[in-house]
Amino acid sequence: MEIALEAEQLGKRYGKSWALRDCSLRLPAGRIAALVGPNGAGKSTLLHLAVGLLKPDAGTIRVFGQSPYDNPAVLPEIGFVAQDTPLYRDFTAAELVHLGGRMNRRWDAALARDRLGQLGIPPRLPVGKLSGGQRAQVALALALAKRPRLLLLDEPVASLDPLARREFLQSLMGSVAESETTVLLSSHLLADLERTCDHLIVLNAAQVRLTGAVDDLVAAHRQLVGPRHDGRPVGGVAAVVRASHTDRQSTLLVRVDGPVNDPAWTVHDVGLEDVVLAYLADDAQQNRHSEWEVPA
Ligand SMILES: Nc1ncnc2c1ncn2[C@@H]1O[C@H](COP(=O)(O)OP(=O)(O)OP(=O)(O)O)[C@@H](O)[C@H]1O
Repeated sequence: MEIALEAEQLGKRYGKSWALRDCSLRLPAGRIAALVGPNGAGKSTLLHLAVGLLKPDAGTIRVFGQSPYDNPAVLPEIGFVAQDTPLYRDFTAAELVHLGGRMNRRWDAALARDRLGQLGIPPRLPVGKLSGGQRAQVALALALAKRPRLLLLDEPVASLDPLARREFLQSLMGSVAESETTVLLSSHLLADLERTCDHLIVLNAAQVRLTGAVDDLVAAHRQLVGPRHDGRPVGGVAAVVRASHTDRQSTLLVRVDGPVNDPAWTVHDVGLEDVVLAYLADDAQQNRHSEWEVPA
């Protein structure tokens, strides 16, 4: 199995604060991966490390086996669309497609023009005058024209309305399915990602909380509802990720390592969103920032 992106004990620090710490993950080639986490979790930092814009302070990150910071030779393999899709706003889409051809050795201008034509993007209007959704599509078309093997997208749909979001993600999936591109895209919109992605990386407070193939992660978790839980182990449960209780009842989101046959518990399947929220909620409880507490 070819690995598109691999990090081992990766760390990046700003001053004394770690934006990313002890980050280890492997993204197999051909996957569409969601990078999920709350504001400040370290998502952009990871993407900037993956495209060689930042140098790791600890550990390693490799794209198709090469360090992107030390080996610029791997950069043509990587397409990157930064947050807020920065583009030269005075240039038209047609000019940007032309410019891309001057700046990249491998450049599929016809692909970009076809995409933008199909989407009805006006070629002769400065991109600063396009809508946010149209600009996002221009940035994606330019990134795809590079024919990257790894495409990194930092919150590509944040500024789009629900319909534009769905169209954007559908067109992204169509394009990458044809070209077998590996995609890593960060977003806060879990429902969108559940439809689009087959791999998941959850970051919180600079650390990887959960990563793997979506199907495996969903299959490995269940919701249990039963009498108030006293903490005793339940057969088949490897870990309780999140627990909520009323006086008489407990609801547990658990990771399982076998069938849960205890008749005291009703077992429900869970969706990806339930799993992600359980891991993030668990962290949120532990990571409340003491600096914001009012002194006594
Ligand atoms: N240039 C910088 N200088 C100092 N601190 C930074 C810098 N860039 C990021 N950070 C800090 O690193 C941490 C991770 O930031 P990052 O932008 O990677 O998070 P994120 O998950 O992408 O957040 P968001 O969802 O809000 O975009 C944050 O605490 C942030 O304040």
